[in-house]
Amino acid sequence: MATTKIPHATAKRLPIYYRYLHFLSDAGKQRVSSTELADAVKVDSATIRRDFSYFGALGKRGYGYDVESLLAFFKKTLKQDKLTNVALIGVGNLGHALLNYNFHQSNNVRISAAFDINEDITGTIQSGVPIYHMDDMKEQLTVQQIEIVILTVPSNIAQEVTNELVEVGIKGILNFTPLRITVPNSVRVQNVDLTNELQTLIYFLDKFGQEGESEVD
Ligand SMILES: NC(=O)c1ccc[n+]([C@@H]2O[C@H](COP(=O)([O-])OP(=O)(O)OC[C@H]3O[C@@H](n4cnc5c(N)ncnc54)[C@H](O)[C@@H]3O)[C@@H](O)[C@H]2O)c1
Repeated sequence: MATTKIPHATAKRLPIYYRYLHFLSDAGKQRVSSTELADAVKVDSATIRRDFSYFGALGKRGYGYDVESLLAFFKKTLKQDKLTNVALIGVGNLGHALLNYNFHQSNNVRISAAFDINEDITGTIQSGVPIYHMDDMKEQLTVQQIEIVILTVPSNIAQEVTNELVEVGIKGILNFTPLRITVPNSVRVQNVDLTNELQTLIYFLDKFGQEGESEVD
C-alpha cells in the first residue's frame, strides 16, 4: 500500500483533510461521515471517498470514518509526527512575509534558516530565524540537514542558486520565482504562482459561476 501512486490533486487535499480532522479530534468527536467532511472542507463526498480509497478501506459503511485512526494515518502520511526544517533563500519582500508567517498554524514545519546576500540583513535574526550569508548556505544546509527550501530570489539568479542547492543535496524546492527551474529527477519542484491561481479562479468563476468544480487531476 505504501507504494500506491497518489494523484497530485489528492495529495494536495490531504493537508485540508488533516486540518479538519484535527479540529474534530480537539472537539472530542469520534467519527465523521464523508458527507459531513465534504460540507466542512468544500470537497464533494465522492471525491473524498475516492481520495481515501487510495489509502485502503479506511471508512466503514453506515459508520463513517473513525476520527482518531484517520488522524493517526494522515499524521504519518503527511509526516506530521516529525518536525521538518526548511530554509528560505532570498529575504526580500516575499521572503520577509513568509518569515513572519513561518507556518505558525502548523506545528510540524518551520523555517529554521534563511539566506541572502544583502549584508544589511545577514547576521541578524528576523522573526526568530537567523539570516545567513549565501556564502554559508552549503555549510548550513548540510549541518542543519535541511532538505527542503523555499526559493524567493530574483528570477535572474534562480537557476544559479538552484544548481548550488542541487549540489548540496536538496530534495525539494518550493519555487516562488517565475522561472521554471531545471533540476535532476531526484529533486522535486513545486511552483507557486499567485497570478496563475488568480487567473484560474477568474476562469472558474467565469465558466461555472459560484458552484465551481472540485479540482480533479
Ligand atoms: N509566486 C508568486 O506569486 C510571487 C509573488 C511575488 C513575487 N514573486 C517572485 O519572488 C521573488 C522575490 O520577490 P520579492 O518581491 O521578494 O523580491 P525582492 O527583490 O524584494 O527580494 C529578493 C531578495 O533576494 C535577495 N537576493 C538577490 N540575489 C541573491 C542571491 N544571489 N542569493 C540570495 N539572495 C539573493 C535580495 O537581496 C533580496 O533580499 C521574485 O522572483 C519574484 O518574481 C513571486
